[in-house]
Amino acid sequence: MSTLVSLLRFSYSKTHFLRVAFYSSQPKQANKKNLGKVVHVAIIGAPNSGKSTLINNIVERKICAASNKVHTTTKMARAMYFHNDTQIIFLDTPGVVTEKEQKKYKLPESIIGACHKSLRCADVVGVVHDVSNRYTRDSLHIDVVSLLESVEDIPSFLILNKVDKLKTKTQLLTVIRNLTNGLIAGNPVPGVDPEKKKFCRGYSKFSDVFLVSALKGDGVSDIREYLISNAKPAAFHYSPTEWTDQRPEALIVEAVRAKFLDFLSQEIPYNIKVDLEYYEENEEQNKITCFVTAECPTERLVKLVGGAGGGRLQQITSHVRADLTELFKKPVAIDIRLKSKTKPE
Ligand SMILES: Nc1nc2c(ncn2[C@@H]2O[C@H](COP(=O)(O)OP(=O)(O)OP(=O)(O)O)[C@@H](O)[C@H]2O)c(=O)[nH]1
Repeated sequence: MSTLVSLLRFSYSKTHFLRVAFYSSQPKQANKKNLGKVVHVAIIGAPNSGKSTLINNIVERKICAASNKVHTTTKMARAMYFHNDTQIIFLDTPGVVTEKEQKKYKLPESIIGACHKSLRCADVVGVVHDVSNRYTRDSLHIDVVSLLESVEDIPSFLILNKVDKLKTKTQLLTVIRNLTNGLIAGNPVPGVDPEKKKFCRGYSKFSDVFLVSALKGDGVSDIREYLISNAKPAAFHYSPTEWTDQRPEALIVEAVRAKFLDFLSQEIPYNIKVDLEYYEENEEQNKITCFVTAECPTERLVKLVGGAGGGRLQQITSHVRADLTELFKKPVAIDIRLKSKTKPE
């Protein structure tokens, strides 16, 4: 795989612009004297393409909630990675959706605008594209292309993800040709396909293409090295001990939501409201204790979500506990209780 990756990469010749980062809120412990190299990377792409999984793999910590269902990420979150004097600040974003889709599927409003917000903060944009889906692998989502066109001065690179799911790698050259409008591996192909309203062919200004499996980690170190080499001298925006801008309370809620999405079918998990009722970090004992409630629309769903004898809830809780222990690097005692929005039927 690594040979294929290096063969298919081509060198980046344009100048990287260092943009002044715009933040809606100030970083907690910005250390203006601490000079190093910094790069802000917005990661965008279609829902479920593997954006959060990729960031987690690069930063070596499960900061961004990921699941097997679409729209696990509903707002922008930062994940930081330090290497010697370099700070990479990832901006994880929800999968691109149109306003119509947001309303139709009753998605949080934060989904709309999160990508634009991330692009305002970015020095470079990484587009994650799922090559395992044969219906969409040859075209970029038209909203992704619109976003890229709205910030043409920011360099962008293409990440072809889930290559582990392909039986043969031969079709990858065609995919690359199509997604880069023939810039790489072939003759130019027409830009927009007017017949397909949602998808267009590709984008011709990608500076690099990476082939990765975010899940298995194949090719991921190439992206890390590429970003480190593109960081520019600047004061650190976060101290080396900070690995996200998210509060622990929010990380816990997102981790629980993600596991409900993984374990439950169809629409059920999207209708569960997760709330953190209690949170305590005991520094002496180096331990976190928390209590979460998950409100289901009906009593019938409480039973269904809990599973026979509460077995499924126990399974979900133990997976959440393992993820949070890995995330915070300390033991996490968590209790999840189900409750119903309506009275028992
Ligand atoms: N086989 C395989 N699965 C992957 C890979 N990367 C991600 N996945 C899976 O794809 C699913 C979606 O991954 P996420 O990281 O949540 O995707 P996302 O783009 O952040 O999703 P949204 O929240 O909808 O924007 C999860 O089940 C991942 O395990 C990969 O390289 N190979």
